[in-house]
Amino acid sequence: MKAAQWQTDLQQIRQLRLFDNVALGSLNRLLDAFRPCELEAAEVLLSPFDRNQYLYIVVTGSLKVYLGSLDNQPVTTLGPGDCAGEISFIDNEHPSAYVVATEPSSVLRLHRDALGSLFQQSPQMMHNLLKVLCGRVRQGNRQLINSEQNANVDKLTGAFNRRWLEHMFERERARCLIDEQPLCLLMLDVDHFKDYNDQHGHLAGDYALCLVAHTLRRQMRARDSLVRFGGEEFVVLLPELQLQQAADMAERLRESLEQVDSFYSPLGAQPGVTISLGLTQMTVRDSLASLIARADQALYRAKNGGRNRLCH
Ligand SMILES: Nc1nc2c(ncn2[C@@H]2O[C@H](COP(=O)(O)OP(=O)(O)OP(=O)(O)O)[C@@H](O)[C@H]2O)c(=O)[nH]1
Repeated sequence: MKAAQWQTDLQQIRQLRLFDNVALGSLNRLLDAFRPCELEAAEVLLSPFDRNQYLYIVVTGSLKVYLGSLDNQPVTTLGPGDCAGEISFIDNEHPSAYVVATEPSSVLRLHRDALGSLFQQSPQMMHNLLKVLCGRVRQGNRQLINSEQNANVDKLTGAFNRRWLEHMFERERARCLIDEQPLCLLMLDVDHFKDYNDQHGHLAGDYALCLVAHTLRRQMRARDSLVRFGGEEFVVLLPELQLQQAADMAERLRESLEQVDSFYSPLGAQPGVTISLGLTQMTVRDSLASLIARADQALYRAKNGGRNRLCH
């Protein structure tokens, strides 16, 4: 990073978030404490391995923020007016992220020694800095929520995954037992899927799995949950349905796929698939494992019985 010559343009400076509503009179004094610097493209401004003493404000150019490793996708891009390093600047710990210039950029930097006197001079700037920090906390929370949601969802089909099933089953089980409501579990498996992959290719197989998830979800109630249990196997949790009602629903799911002769995918028209299904109803003594084992036995009977059918 190189020190730069700085032509103070107060109009431009007043656009920066940190100086928002700072009185013009105190702005000149505040700016004395900031040093302009230039960054080259790809220059690392902050790294979790290097202690940071500065608060940076981006004036021109752009910088990307990476969590964990520079090989990860950037979590955000900083542009003119954005701050970098504010957390480590305040708590004097190592930065929590990498910040890298994506193009030649200029920044204003403030050494942490100036922190106390600056805040005395401008409570407004302190207020602005707190707002920047609140923005970071909210961004962190959003990322946490997104990563939690992604951790529960199968990327290919958008169905929930097994991790989610283990978590959700305990809640549904408790709720249904307390409310004295039934809970059914349906296990289903695409028929002859190995042959389908062999004939049409693995990618076509992937699209067929998306078709299955999409078709099933359209038939299900909001409170039912579709889980990709593994490979070409899905589980559906059906709360508040007696076994016969759940069997009617399962039969509708089976028919809805049977009726799809062909569907359109990015590869062009593809033949549909059929499914076999095994259904069981929870008893008070059931765990997820015992319920799945029983549904799996019913599914096995459906496969042996000729496929494209339901057993319970
Ligand atoms: N395209 C694709 N194929 C998958 C995926 N996961 C599992 N498979 C394939 O699914 C096939 C399952 O084959 P099998 O377990 O032999 O069962 P099947 O051919 O469906 O036969 P039945 O279940 O007896 O009707 C295997 O060839 C797996 O490679 C996936 O995500 N995408």
